[in-house]
Amino acid sequence: MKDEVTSTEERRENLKGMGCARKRVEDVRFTQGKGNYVDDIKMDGMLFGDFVRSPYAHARVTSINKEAALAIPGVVAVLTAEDLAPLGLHWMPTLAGDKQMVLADGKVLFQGQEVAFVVANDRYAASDGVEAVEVDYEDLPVVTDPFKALEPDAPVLREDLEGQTEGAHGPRKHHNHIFTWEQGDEAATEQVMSTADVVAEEMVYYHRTHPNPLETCGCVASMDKVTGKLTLYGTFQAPHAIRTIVSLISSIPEHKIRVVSPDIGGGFGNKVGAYSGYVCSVVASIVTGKPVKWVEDKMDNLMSTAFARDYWMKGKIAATKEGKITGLHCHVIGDHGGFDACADPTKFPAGFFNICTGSYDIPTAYLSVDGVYTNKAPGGVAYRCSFRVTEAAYFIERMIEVLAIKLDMDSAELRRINFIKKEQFPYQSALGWEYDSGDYHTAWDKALEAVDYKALRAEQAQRIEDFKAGKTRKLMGVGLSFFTEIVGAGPVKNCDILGLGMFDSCEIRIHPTGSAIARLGTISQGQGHATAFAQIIASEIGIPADDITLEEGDTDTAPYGLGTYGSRSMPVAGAATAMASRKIKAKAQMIAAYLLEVHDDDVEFDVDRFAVKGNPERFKTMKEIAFAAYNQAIPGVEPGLEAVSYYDPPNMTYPFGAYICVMELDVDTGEHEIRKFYALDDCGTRVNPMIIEGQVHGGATEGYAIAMGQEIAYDEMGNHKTATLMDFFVPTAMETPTYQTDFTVTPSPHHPIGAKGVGESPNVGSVPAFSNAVHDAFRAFGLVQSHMPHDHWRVWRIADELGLHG
Ligand code: PCD
Ligand SMILES: [Cu+]
Repeated sequence: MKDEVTSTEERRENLKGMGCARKRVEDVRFTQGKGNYVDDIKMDGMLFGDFVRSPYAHARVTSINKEAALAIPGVVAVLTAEDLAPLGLHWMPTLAGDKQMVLADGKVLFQGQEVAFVVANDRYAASDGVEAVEVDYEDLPVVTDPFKALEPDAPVLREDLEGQTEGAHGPRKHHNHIFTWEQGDEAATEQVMSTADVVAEEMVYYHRTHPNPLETCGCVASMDKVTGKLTLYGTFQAPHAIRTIVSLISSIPEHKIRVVSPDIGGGFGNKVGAYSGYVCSVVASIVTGKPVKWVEDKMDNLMSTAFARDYWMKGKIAATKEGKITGLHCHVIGDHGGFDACADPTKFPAGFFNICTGSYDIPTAYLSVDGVYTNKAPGGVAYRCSFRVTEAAYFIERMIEVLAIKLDMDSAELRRINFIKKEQFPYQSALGWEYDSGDYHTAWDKALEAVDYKALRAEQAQRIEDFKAGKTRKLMGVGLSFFTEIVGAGPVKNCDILGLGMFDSCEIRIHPTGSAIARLGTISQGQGHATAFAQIIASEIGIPADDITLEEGDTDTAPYGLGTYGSRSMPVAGAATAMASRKIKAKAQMIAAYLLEVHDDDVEFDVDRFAVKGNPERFKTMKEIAFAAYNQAIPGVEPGLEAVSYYDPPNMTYPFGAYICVMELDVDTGEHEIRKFYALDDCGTRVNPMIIEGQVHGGATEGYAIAMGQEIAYDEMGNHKTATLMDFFVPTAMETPTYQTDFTVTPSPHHPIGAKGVGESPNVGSVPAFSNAVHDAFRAFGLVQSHMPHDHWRVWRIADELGLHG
């Protein structure tokens, strides 16, 4: 039985397990046009639905006339709130405990709001029908500024809530107020502020933006009248949750609903929530008896689906003269638009914003967040934000810079003296989290060394002199960012969505010939789950990753899980995958021992086999064991080889990283050039380094877009000014910086393989790095704070205001 062919190392390599830069198995299909997206789904007799949308940001809908639309050839039906009301479906619950109009019920609250749903034989007829629906509006005063929305005489936006003083998250202070969320010790923080050597105060605004995935949102609803079964294909980041929600609001029994997320062309949080299009397609399919497809165009997507950010963060940070931070105070006004449809865990109306003490050992802190209604689109948590962590990281990383200015200190040093120390983990933060692990000083030193920080500062000093001497019109900024993320929601004890605990799952079946299929409760939108999760199984049970099929997204087959967002797949489903693998391994051990005629304890695992302890020549490969599981009656062991794990993580994971951006700014044109972008990530155990690198490139490019130009902007009348790709900045290969990636590895102590999430980190970490670079370039000329996005015009204006244009 001696294995002459391969060494242990070769056997290990053959598995393509954890740590292997395995090529993404998905890409064979994607690069050959064989992806299967929602819009690729075609069914017999399928109809197409499209929305009549409001041109007004705030108006009363006085009448809707469908006649002309119904007369258009091909138009089959026109649904309005009146049609949905008898079914109780004209409003739907949001993930934030609010409710939202499915179709305009008497009024509209934002431009682009869904008013009527036209169903036709094809997309073109539907579009003609949309044009022909006559809607009469009576415009109402518009509020797009959340501060004005809170003034006593501000127009009442949500008339449905009038007089309601209790919201989903406690008392409401004003008719446009949604919730107040407080964390930390207010009195102690005030005390620190009033006695501190130094207090820096600043308003930090993280503007409204949008994840703008390549593929827009869409679905195909198909109600089979004979079986009573509803099949719903859609771009869902949480297919199981969608099934439960559909069941609860439609009262179709859950086993009669099958939700399928096929391939998804980027989610970025945009596809977590529930949209009117889903409800209307389901109703239209029930009414017409035919499958109904709804797929947004780009404008629909940019105008009406989950926006991101729009947080006004007022900060106060206190420190000693030497720069030791003693307290942090933060008050946020969160602009939620017309409905609070923020996709946060139920108990966290401001997401995990209370990670805003960042990577620093800040003993005392207080945070309060007020959610506000305005005449803008709902949403609020998408875009690689991991539940408002991006806003939190931006806030603290700006406040550190502001404090450094006040102390006249180098901000790299200010960070270093305030970092939580390695020996302080697990670290209890003042605002409530227990950070699992970290080694910030090591990462910071590595990063500063990699970019030769000292040399950069020397070069910058010279540049400032040259600028003052009239030798150059370009300034140089060094943007520093050190972030701590919180991902992997989350422990069922404090994280749920609409009552559904945020565990996740994996089911593995080993086939008799030793290959396998694994199904997860998560769903890839481009992250490469099929590649990476197979690698975990490969290492855990010794079957080559290439012999493992991975499936997600079909609720008829996949185990229940809460889906993919908030970088939770690796921390939660990844853990479930390891745990299910270990169950299989335990059974395999019993089978091996039986086959080798020794006691269970006398065999040990060796890469891809169980061998007799002290006698490695006597072994059974996993392949042999798999066959035996189906082929022999083994006393005390059930036939078959499969397992399922539902994993409830004991804590979140806390990835971190150090990002540094070196930027050149042209004072006269406002143009920028990214000279260098260095990104060090620590996501614990790295499963697939190539995927991680790709994630960092993607997320940092989004961060670049957000910091340097991308925004969702409205005028005072609530007109959406950036609803096309002509106005909404998306970087191309021309603008995208070149990234230098790096890493350290600090495993998560509570995760079975020590992995933390990474997908969201690069957005969280890069935005402050880009923004700080802009601020840093102007620091010597007196700039303290300026709002993103730092497009050419805004940069030019900073220079102008600082008097740099002569
Ligand atoms: N340590 C580690 C970690 C991780 N990993 C890998 O990496 C990735 C990621 O992961 P994660 O972090 O766990 O995450 P997920 O859960 O999976 O995912 C999610 C994310 O993801 C990101 N990325 C991406 N990519 C792509 N391509 N697409 C997309 O869409 C996207 N999105 C975005 C977002 S936004 Mo939210 O939703 O806002 O909340 S959240 C998010 C995968 O594949 C995994 O496996 C590895 O390897 N290792
Ligand atoms: Cu997020």
